[in-house]
Amino acid sequence: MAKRKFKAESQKLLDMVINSIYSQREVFLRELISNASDAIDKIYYKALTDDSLTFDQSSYYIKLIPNKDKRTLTVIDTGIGMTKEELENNLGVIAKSGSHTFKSENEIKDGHDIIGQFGVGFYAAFMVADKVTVLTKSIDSEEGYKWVSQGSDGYTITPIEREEVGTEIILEIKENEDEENYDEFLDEFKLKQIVKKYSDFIRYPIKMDVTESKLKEGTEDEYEDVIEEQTLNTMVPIWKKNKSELTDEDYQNFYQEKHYGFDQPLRHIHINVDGTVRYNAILFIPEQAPFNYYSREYEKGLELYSNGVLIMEKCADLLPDYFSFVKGMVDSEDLSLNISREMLQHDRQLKIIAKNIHKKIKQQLLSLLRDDREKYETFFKAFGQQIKFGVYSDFGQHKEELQDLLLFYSSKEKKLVTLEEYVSHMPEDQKYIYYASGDSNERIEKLPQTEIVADKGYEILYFTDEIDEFAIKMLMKYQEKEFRSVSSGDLGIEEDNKEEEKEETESHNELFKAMKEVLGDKVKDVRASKRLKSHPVVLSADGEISLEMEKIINAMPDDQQIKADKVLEINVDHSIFKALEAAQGNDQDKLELYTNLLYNQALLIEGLPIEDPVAFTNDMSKIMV
Ligand SMILES: Nc1ncnc2c1ncn2[C@@H]1O[C@H](COP(=O)(O)OP(=O)(O)OP(=O)(O)O)[C@@H](O)[C@H]1O
Repeated sequence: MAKRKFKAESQKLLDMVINSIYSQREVFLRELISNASDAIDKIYYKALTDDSLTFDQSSYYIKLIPNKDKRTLTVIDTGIGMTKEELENNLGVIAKSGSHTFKSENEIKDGHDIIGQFGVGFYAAFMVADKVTVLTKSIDSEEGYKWVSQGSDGYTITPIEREEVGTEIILEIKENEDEENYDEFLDEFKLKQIVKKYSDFIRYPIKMDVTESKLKEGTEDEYEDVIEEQTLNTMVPIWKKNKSELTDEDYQNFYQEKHYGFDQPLRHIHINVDGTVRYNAILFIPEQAPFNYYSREYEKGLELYSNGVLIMEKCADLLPDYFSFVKGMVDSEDLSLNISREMLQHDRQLKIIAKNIHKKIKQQLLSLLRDDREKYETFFKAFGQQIKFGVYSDFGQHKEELQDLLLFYSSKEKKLVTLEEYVSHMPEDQKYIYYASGDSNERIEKLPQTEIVADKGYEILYFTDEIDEFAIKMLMKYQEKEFRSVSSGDLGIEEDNKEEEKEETESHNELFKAMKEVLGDKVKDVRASKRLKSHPVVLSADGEISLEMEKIINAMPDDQQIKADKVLEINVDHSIFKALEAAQGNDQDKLELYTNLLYNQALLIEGLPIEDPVAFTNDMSKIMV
């Protein structure tokens, strides 16, 4: 049986192309400019095999002419033009791409990649125009032609007199509608913006006559409108330039031009990869966190270009959350775009690029840490929390990748240290990596819990960010050394005194039992402390939830309330202890008073709220009189 061809309802098809492919109207200009650039590239290719032709890059350009009076926008190119047959095949058949055919027939040379592939971009013009006229003359034709269409009712082609080779596309811009402003496509400023956004790196100049108000010659305050032809695009993308030709200033200028931030980036990373997936990237590590960085409004992502044409402003898939501060762009010729160029067909290439980029960012951060500590600390001040979130999130999946990027304040060094530095300072008999949590370094320094560890000469890491303890709990160990809070039950110190302590605890058991009865379920236990020297009392916590974690979780806006298993530790060598012993059995009121006071004092030291401040001040007054 003879196979029959599918028929398409061309009117509906065109309607679909015009109304369903692109989410933003302004991309019509990107499509027309890309076609113009392809048309010039085709002359370049033709010149490679045709001796009668020379390709002098400087004589090729694209020009935009907005005309508010006539409501037209004209896009001119000095490219290869179209024959009558090409007009019929390429602009008369939807989804027929002359450029795609050209690409498969010619060996594409680096730097002159043809952009068009789907055969639909041109029709995007009908998103903003009621009528489109194409005037063209092919390099291979003596005659010029005019193609006219109002969209759905088809098109006409008529011969015209035309001298120059190339194409001129005249869009009759639609009238404004209630919610649609088409005037902006006749506005010089808006057109400039669209070109900058999508077509900045088209390699031929995109020109436009721009009206600018300038000081009148010979006057001091008289201005006049001057029309000047300007080139709107940068043309040669910095990422295609040779790294050795670029200075730090070039990268900084690029950072500023692209509005990646108002700060000076701390580092740039310039990547050219010619592997399974070819891509170029310029990434920046900013100096300051944007004002909304630690909020939901912040959107991570890198600009994604395909052959120098912007595809996505913020491609989130290129950056993991823990490196969400990185700014910059990626350009690849190997992306499989979908028809709208707003998405990718599949993300295999993107995954390879992303993986590669993660590695490079980490390398750069480590090298910054090694070579320029001051800058790294600036970076860590701005984005350290994000790295710590990275250690904690996804069930600690990335902790190993990130652990060497962490910095914490050290009690001994009095500055920020890495975990590697900490471990390298550890004396042989030190079992654990010690840390203490609190609101500030100054407050932690004064915590009674730190006394015994500090006295032993061990270094303590100060945790002042809310995320710190959570991240460390996820990390568990660094170089086989476990983390241990100075408030934890077993500090791995005082092995020698264990027997003595046990006896001591037993002999005071009765007193502690009585104190526990006074406090009820406010504490899990009352014990003799192993960590106190000069202070009479301290609170610690048994189990996984520390006092700091209780504070943080309970301060969160949701109603989740948790309780650490608090232990009231008493310094049995302190004279207060004698007073407690004296009260026990003789004066129950006094024992209650002292116990409550000591408990509340311990809460205060920890920065935890006192449950009943009035009762506390009454107790204080009682001992004064
Ligand atoms: N300015 C131009 N000069 C020469 N030929 C052009 C021009 N504009 C369009 N064409 C021809 O018309 C064809 C169809 O253009 P269209 O923009 O619809 O699709 P495309 O550029 O091939 O693919 P895509 O949809 O991926 O942009 C092109 O492939 C090209 O052959």
